[in-house]
Amino acid sequence: MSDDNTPRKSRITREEALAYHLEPRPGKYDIVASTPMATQRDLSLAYSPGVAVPVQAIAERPETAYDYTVKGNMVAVISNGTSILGLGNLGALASKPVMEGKAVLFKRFADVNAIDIELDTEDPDEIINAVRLMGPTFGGINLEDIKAPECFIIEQRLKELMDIPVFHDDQHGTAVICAAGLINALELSGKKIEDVRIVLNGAGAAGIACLELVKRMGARHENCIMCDTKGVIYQGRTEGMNQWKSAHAVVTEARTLEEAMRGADVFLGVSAKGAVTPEMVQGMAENPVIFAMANPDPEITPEEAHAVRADAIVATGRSDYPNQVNNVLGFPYLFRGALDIHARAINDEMKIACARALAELAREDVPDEVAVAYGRKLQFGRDYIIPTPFDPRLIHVVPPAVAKAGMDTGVARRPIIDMEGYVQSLKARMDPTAAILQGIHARARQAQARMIFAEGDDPRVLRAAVAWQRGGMGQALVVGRESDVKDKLEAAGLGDAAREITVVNAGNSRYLEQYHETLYTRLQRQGYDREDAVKLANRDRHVFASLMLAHGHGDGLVTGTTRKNAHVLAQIGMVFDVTPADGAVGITAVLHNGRIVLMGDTLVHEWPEAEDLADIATRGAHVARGLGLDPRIAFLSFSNFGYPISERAVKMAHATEVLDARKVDFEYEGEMTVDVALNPTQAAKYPFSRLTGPANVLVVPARHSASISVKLLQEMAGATVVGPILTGVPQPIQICSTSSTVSDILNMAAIAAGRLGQVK
Ligand SMILES: NC(=O)C1=CN([C@@H]2O[C@H](COP(=O)(O)OP(=O)(O)OC[C@H]3O[C@@H](n4cnc5c(N)ncnc54)[C@H](OP(=O)(O)O)[C@@H]3O)[C@@H](O)[C@H]2O)C=CC1
Ligand SMILES: CC(=O)C(=O)O
Ligand SMILES: [Mg+2]
Repeated sequence: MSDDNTPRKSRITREEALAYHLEPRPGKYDIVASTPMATQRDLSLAYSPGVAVPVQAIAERPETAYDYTVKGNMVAVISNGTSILGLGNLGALASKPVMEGKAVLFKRFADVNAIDIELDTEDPDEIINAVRLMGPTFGGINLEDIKAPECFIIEQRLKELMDIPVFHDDQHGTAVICAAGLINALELSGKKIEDVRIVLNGAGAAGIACLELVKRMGARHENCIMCDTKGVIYQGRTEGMNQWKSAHAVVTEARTLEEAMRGADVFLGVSAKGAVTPEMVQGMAENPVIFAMANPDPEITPEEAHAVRADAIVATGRSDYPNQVNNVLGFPYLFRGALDIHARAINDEMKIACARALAELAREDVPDEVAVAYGRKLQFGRDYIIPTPFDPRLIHVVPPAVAKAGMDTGVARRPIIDMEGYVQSLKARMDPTAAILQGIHARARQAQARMIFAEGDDPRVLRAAVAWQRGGMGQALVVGRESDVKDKLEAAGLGDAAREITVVNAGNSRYLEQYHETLYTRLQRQGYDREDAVKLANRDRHVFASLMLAHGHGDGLVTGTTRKNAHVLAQIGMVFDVTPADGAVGITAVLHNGRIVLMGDTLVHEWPEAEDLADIATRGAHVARGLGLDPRIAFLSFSNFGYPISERAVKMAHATEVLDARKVDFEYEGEMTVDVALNPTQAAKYPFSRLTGPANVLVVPARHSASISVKLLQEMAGATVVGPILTGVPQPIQICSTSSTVSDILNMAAIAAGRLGQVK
């Protein structure tokens, strides 16, 4: 967290942006089957002849398409690329990354399936016809980045023609978030919407819709002035006009934006970068509200606005300033609520309900996890008038408000009867794994650790180190030779990063003699003479990096991508106590299909006995708590509670007795099979079990079974694997594997920085 309470800006480079889109596969999403498709029987059900049955059912009763197909959870994101963000008309194909991104946001934030469709035409009639014809496929249509005034014609006509929601997000999504922010900004400035003078700059898709919604919420027509590239839209103006602009023309003497802004209470900008000057802001009324929402750069930056008006309440479209007005706060939840009532439309009442729900949420106490994710304390006030996009409450607060408004206004085909049940189902709907990874990174960002990347000879490590430094996570200290690091960065297209990261080695370290002394002192009674210690410190990067950490010349250490775990652990052991006897344990997090399980010991104990297994469970519980989970430990075997009897299973049962004697404060049970541990139906056969739900920490009998299980899940199921997290040691050290990707290395660095594995 920064002391001045402003979020730290992270710089994203062109290379990073391109690599993000290129890897691991081109683009940003895949489509996965949700039904089994393995056997001849599956094939007969999914396709011919079985599929004929739902076909006939839908032909007889069209509304059953919501039951037998993906229609009810499927949205089309449609653009022709004529107004891409604030970049202008770059065509249909160039808009595809934005539309794919939007599809992924639908999924990430509201579990709505969405696909992008780019239409290569600027003719409104062609777009209308194409979209109308694809109506049967979708539960809703999200239009995006289509320029005004064509967007108004297209949306209006499609609304008339189609029986599903048609929603142009740049218009209404923006308007809804802007309205939510305005409700709260006016509350804070002590003004009423009926009284305020509003100036809106940008009479396009977003601008017209914002002003319309603000007027529907009580702003008076004669108090609102709209401007475009030609200045004020006054009654009688003829140049650059259209019917949508005319509807907002007013009688006024003002002709320029500057004149319009004199004495205004509110400025809303959806125009272009730099359209507002400090002088314009200076002349506004007391406690001015300034929403500079142009993307990617605002009309005026918060710094510039605050420099001339300390009393201003400022919002922008950007995530790196407080008060982000971005439609990502709206469209996922508006569509979630609309889809869940099989809505025919998204109407004004649903939009206003969404705006009010968002405004109210911002006034509530903010959960700690949200504050951590955002990197600063959030409390309703001038710097926090709108919830942040990563607020986990949005999914269960906003869609019910939208659905209820839809039901009250008669657009629901299937009203929700049990609202409380609906709220619970929304809570369960979201994949907790994304939030967990995000939490790890947020804590790391807050720590601003100097991270030692020991293997500067590996291009993956170098890319991770650059991402660490440029991503605002802290300082990257790379152990390697300067010329080699430079060459490898050049080869990775990151040549200019050589100046940004810090390269450290035995040749340029000021502390080498201290390191030699430390190592010699530690190893002299293990048969090492001074010369051996000097060579080891100078030549072995794992040992050198460990010495840096031991001397406080870095805050955390990541290594293990170039050599096998056992070797790396042994080298680190030259400097630190990391043996089983020292309490070290490896815990691996496996994330898949919305579930997370921790598995141990995946690193340190080769063949643990009952006491060791109890230690592993305790370390697993510690990591689980660090990730925000309530630990439930299962000691695994091939038998359940004593049957069949075997020596290997007995030690697992004994581990529970060791924990009984230790009186630990977490749930544990065993021995049991993995299905009993994870599947409630199987678990129900053992009603005496002390676990109150599926296990989330699995203690396995030995390291080989741990390794086999984790790698099987990774290879066969495509699970995300984080770890092994080295825990039980007093230092923030994490060991990657030789197959680690750049993201894996970054995850491990974030775990080290967040000190997730460390004993207190
Ligand atoms: N924060 C958010 O969530 C969102 C932000 N936006 C941003 O809003 C902006 C507009 O988007 P959108 O409405 O879709 O685009 P449109 O192309 O539909 O409209 C743009 C409008 O802005 C006007 N304009 C452009 N430059 C200036 C200027 N320097 N001074 C005054 N008016 C200007 C144009 O005037 P004229 O009519 O004279 O050509 C036009 O009326 C973009 O920057 C976009 O990124 C959009 C949606 C959501
Ligand atoms: C956020 C968005 O939709 C835009 O800037 O166009
Ligand atoms: Mg847009």
